[in-house]
Amino acid sequence: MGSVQKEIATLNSLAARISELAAKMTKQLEAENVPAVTLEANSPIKYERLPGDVFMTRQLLEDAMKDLWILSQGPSESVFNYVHMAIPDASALNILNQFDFWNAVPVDGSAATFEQIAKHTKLPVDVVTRVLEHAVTMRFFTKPSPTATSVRHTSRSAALAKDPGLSALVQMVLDETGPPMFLLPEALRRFSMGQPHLTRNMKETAFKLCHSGGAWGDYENSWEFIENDGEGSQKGWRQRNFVKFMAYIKDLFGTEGIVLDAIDWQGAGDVTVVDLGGSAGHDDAILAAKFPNLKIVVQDLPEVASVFEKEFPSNLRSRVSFLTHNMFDPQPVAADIYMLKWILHDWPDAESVKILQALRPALKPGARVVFIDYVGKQEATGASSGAEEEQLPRSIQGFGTATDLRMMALFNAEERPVEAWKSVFKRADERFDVVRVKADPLSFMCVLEAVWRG
Ligand SMILES: C[S@@+](CC[C@H](N)C(=O)[O-])C[C@H]1O[C@@H](n2cnc3c(N)ncnc32)[C@H](O)[C@@H]1O
Repeated sequence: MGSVQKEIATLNSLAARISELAAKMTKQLEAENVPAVTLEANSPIKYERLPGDVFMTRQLLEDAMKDLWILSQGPSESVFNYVHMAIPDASALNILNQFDFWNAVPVDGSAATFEQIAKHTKLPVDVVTRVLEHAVTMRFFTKPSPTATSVRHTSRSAALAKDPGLSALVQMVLDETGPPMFLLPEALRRFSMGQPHLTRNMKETAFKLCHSGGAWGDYENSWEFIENDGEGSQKGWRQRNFVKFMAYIKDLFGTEGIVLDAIDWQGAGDVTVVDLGGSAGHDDAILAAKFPNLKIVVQDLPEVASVFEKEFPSNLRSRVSFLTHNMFDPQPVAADIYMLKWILHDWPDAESVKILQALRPALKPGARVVFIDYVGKQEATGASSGAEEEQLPRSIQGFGTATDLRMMALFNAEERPVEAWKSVFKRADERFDVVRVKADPLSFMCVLEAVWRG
């Protein structure tokens, strides 16, 4: 946990703290044999395995660096510089990513000319030049000299060339959630200003405002958008990208352990599991490989089916199948266990309740719902509350609050504390007995198990 800083921070005190934290992190990485990264193209693309204590040092370092940044510029200019750069930075990255500048440049560290990159990206040379001129200021690519008309990879741009999952994340976060987030102030002005609470109506989301005709199409919610955007064989390209994004997130957040330990899968015996909204089954491949007693049905929207068919490991197909199913429709599979991972946090309470209620036609007494999701700020009582959470580095808190605002823009939903999740189950049906809840304030994840009393 970070120590509460009482003295008034100065340029020098922050620089000293950064120096101290950088030395500590270097030592910790060495002790854990984690290879160092550099800014060069041949650097490892990430720190492999960052143990909890090293992660915490890194986040404290980030907090201190951000404070130093503010003090180095002064309060006013730090604001000006932020707003001046934030959107062009995001836009440049979105262009680099969507037009695949990453693979236009060799990852071996050699250069590609602007002409060559224009050919690869199908963009005019003048556009390529201007985007790259900005990109190099962000350490995406580097120019051999200020007047050069070629670039080489840096470690940052090379990471995107080497890791399609990272590129899928950039696509999702910038291109699918960026435009609605920009319309959040307008949505709040129209639908929530003067009200006691944020509207929970999904027709009044920033997403809906953004997608009510025009360039961004007319869609009810972001799932409908990512399923249907695109013409002909391009239709569903955003959903196929989303599948990659989810698989990447699983690795990034190391959620494999959370799924494997969510319940005693082995002790459950020979059971059928439905993974509701299970994407293309990345969690199920891991579960099925580890637990031969499980038969799993992955359910998701139509555009996910082809990804499952193409990519799901063939050796597990006898026990894992895919069923196209809209989770608002009555559940067709009478399973022993239903897993909902990262599903309900995408919906306001009313829709979350409907999703749980749609399970009822298939539920037999004793059937279990294993719910794995984010938890927002904890209630200010109990062990993992208040004082302890206050001390988390701001950069960790910001991760959660950023997701929360994204949920606001897309769904008029929010990151909810454990108690709110419990009450969603109760509201769905009294016969859901919540028998176990485990929340981890560091990972923002919670596992809740409910048993259907029948
Ligand atoms: C945040 S992802 C979670 C994926 C997976 N459970 C995981 O944890 O990685 C939400 C999933 O819900 C699916 N989804 C959204 N609306 C749905 C609906 N109406 N019916 C079925 N699946 C839906 C999406 O396609 C997406 O795969």
